[in-house]
Amino acid sequence: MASYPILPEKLLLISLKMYFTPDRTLTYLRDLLNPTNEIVHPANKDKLLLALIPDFLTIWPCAQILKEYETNLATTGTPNSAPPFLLGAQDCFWESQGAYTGEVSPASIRALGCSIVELGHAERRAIFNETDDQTARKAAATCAQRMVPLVCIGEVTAPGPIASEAVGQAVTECAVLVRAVLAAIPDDAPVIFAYEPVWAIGQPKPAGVDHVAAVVQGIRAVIGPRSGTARVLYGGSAGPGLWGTGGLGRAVDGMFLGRFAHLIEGVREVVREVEETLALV
Ligand SMILES: O=C(CO)COP(=O)(O)O
Repeated sequence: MASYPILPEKLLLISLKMYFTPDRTLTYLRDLLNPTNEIVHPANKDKLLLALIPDFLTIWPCAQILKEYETNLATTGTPNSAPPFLLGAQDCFWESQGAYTGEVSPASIRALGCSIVELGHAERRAIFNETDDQTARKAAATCAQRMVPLVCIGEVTAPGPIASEAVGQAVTECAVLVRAVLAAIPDDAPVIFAYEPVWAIGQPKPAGVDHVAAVVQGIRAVIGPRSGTARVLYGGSAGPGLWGTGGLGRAVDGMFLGRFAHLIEGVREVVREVEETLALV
């Protein structure tokens, strides 16, 4: 039986949602991997993982590009085989095969080269009425294929004037899906929770650092001890300037990037900010 991917201490994940054409996605991936653009640093692979989550249709050509990149790393003598870059899918079905028109099998996603499956994003919940139970079943199906579920959690209502109440409310809302997912997956399966306050997605600015730090602390307490790795990321208008001094670096295990990663300059800035804090550890 294949083993689960190993998650390093920091993760930067990028979802392209449905923003890019296929051509733009492939150019973007090539640019991320191109050494002259100085974004992916194989030397940091044990500490920082980047992953791209394109739309379903471009997973296969992205996997081909990634294979080429890994072969080049191997032939140029870069030590160790595991790449500092993984591919993910934006959703999956909870069954792996059968009469499920229009759905995408987690087994196929795995076969095409993905290691991560994003689940329960706020947009899927709001537009397609996805439920906690469905997300938990999809997480179990993802783990059965030895991939990592990337489960999106986050409160719907923006914080009111009393900070502690807002934090308590947010943790209570997030805890329902956290518990459902943890009950559905094996204890030793790695899992990523992306804390994405729904009110902070698609906005000009992310949620405040203090709010995120306090909610993430509460989410970690809900997760509690388990044998598999659990990482908690922040997403929701995340971008350059959020990680470093006084920022989120102290509170979360990484970020889940959307629009502010559409230009590779933005990704480069975020990677540099994370690498600077890694150097301090
Ligand atoms: O939903 C997100 C990532 O899944 C965040 O998207 P934006 O950063 O574009 O708000």
